[in-house]
Amino acid sequence: MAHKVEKTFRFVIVGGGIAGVTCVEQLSSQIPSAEVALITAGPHIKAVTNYKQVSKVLEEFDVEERPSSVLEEKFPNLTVIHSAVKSLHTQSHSVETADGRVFGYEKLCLCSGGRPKLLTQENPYVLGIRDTDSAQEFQKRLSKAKRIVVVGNGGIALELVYEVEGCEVIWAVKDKAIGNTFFDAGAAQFLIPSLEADKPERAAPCKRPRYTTEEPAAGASQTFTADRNSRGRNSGPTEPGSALGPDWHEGIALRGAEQVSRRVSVEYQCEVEKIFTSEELLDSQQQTLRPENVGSWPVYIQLTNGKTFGCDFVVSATGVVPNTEPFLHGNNFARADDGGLRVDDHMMTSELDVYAAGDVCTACWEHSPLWQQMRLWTQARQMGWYAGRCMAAHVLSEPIELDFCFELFSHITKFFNYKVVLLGKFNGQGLGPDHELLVRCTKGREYVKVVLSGGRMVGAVLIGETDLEETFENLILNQMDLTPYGEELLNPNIDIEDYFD
Ligand SMILES: Cc1cc2nc3c(=O)[nH]c(=O)nc-3n(C[C@H](O)[C@H](O)[C@H](O)COP(=O)(O)OP(=O)(O)OC[C@H]3O[C@@H](n4cnc5c(N)ncnc54)[C@H](O)[C@@H]3O)c2cc1C
Ligand SMILES: NC(=O)C1=CN([C@@H]2O[C@H](COP(=O)(O)OP(=O)(O)OC[C@H]3O[C@@H](n4cnc5c(N)ncnc54)[C@H](OP(=O)(O)O)[C@@H]3O)[C@@H](O)[C@H]2O)C=CC1
Repeated sequence: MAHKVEKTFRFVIVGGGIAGVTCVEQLSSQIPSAEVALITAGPHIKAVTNYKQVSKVLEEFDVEERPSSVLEEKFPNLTVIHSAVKSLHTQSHSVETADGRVFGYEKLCLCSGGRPKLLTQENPYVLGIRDTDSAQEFQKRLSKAKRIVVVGNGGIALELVYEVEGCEVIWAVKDKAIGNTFFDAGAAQFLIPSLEADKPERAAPCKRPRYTTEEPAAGASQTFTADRNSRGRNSGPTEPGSALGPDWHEGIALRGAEQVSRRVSVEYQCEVEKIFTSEELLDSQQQTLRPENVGSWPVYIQLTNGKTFGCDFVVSATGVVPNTEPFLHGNNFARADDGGLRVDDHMMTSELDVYAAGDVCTACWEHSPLWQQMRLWTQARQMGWYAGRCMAAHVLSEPIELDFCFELFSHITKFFNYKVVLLGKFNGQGLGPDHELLVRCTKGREYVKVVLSGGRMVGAVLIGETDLEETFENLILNQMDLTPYGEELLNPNIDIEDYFD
């Protein structure tokens, strides 16, 4: 390594997203005397606000982007370094940043998040959405667009197709139903009419009005223009910021160039065959297009169902890959099949004194039968918090056990303006044919699905204001035999809370 170690910290955390910041907070409160460094590529850090423990495992919170000075003021022993980590040297316990500085560590936690797994790299007509910059780019391009194609069937696609207005949306999904990462076909059927109906007026005002392309007010201390410049100087222009999260679209107008409100057509069971520019299309003389269509759009997408659509651009909402390249080269990290850094039940990677948390890692301990990893905000917070506790316990030589939050999967979110709660094996994940489903559905109001295995509740999907989450969480956690109750379990005329008191 060319440079000299500038300073050695007891704890170094890489990444100012929710996992990294929560880890820093945990370490700094547990061992206030320890010197901690947070090294992050993005200009802002993410902070959890309005945290609410809804029940034993369900939690809700808002997320805000903040200047890092807020964190440094709170924790005097914390130093925030705004530069990307360029290389890691596990042998010498040091990291080198893009601006050429070298820092030593006693214990390191990698929280570098993920980046969009795009359909194709380097195609200017294929966009991914991950951080503030990519959301702004999307908004800018959308404002001039008449038609876009959204590919993917997970969280981002579900949000976009509902939110985008003033632009025709073609939604290409691999599956027979929408929202495969969160729902089964029954829930999809419940949700589909919302795509055709007008959107209800938003009740709540925007909580995080930051995603704007307007020039900042004079004298504003944190602005995107200034941030972008400083990021270019310190970290290189391609370094990712933290992932967006709950309600990211509430602060930006997702409006296209047309007068129409929402217009979405779903193309089921298809993938992308090819993406062409207009010129490439004319050259290849594609037979599948009507001749008058050729040349009228900047880009064309051919699907495996034989259809080709012209559009202004394609959104690749096709998942994330853990952010490990290229700065982890030259080390021997064990990786999981999804590319994540394998971590054990103490959030430790295969490299000595290196921990990982959030989207960058893959939980490789033996999971509780009711938990699975999903790359979500809540899990980033829980993992960051637990990694901090493990790092502190290890330096203090204290024992520590896997936290209770990893006992039961839980997620609260909103899709198509409905509250959505997912618990346990909500889609019967890994249960094989040996499970039973109970469903209650009232069109336009609620969809309740319970997954039973051996007569015990192992998962649930609750859409709408069902008020069942706490009771179901208890029933899942206590694994009571529900066979005697049969379908009565979902009888709307029974107050289930009283039933199990
Ligand atoms: C559009 C969108 C909507 C979402 N909506 C929801 C939702 O409603 N609910 C939900 O639960 N989840 C949601 N998610 C997922 C959620 O945002 C992520 O799971 C979570 O933010 C991951 O947190 P993290 O801290 O692991 O990573 P990130 O937030 O990605 O943070 C990674 C950090 O590492 C930094 N970094 C990267 N490389 C380096 C490097 N080499 N050196 C230094 N720093 C580096 C980055 O600048 C960033 O600060 C959404 C994601 C997206 C993209
Ligand atoms: N409200 C919430 O909770 C939200 C959460 N998020 C999170 O943010 C992250 C990014 O979201 P997103 O990008 O939607 O990722 P998701 O993992 O949620 O969904 C990706 C989708 O793309 C599909 N897919 C993958 N590769 C292809 C391909 N080549 N062609 C067509 N389809 C493909 C996947 O299918 P398959 O599963 O079959 O591979 C899946 O349906 C995720 O971790 C997500 O959980 C995002 C927005 C909202």
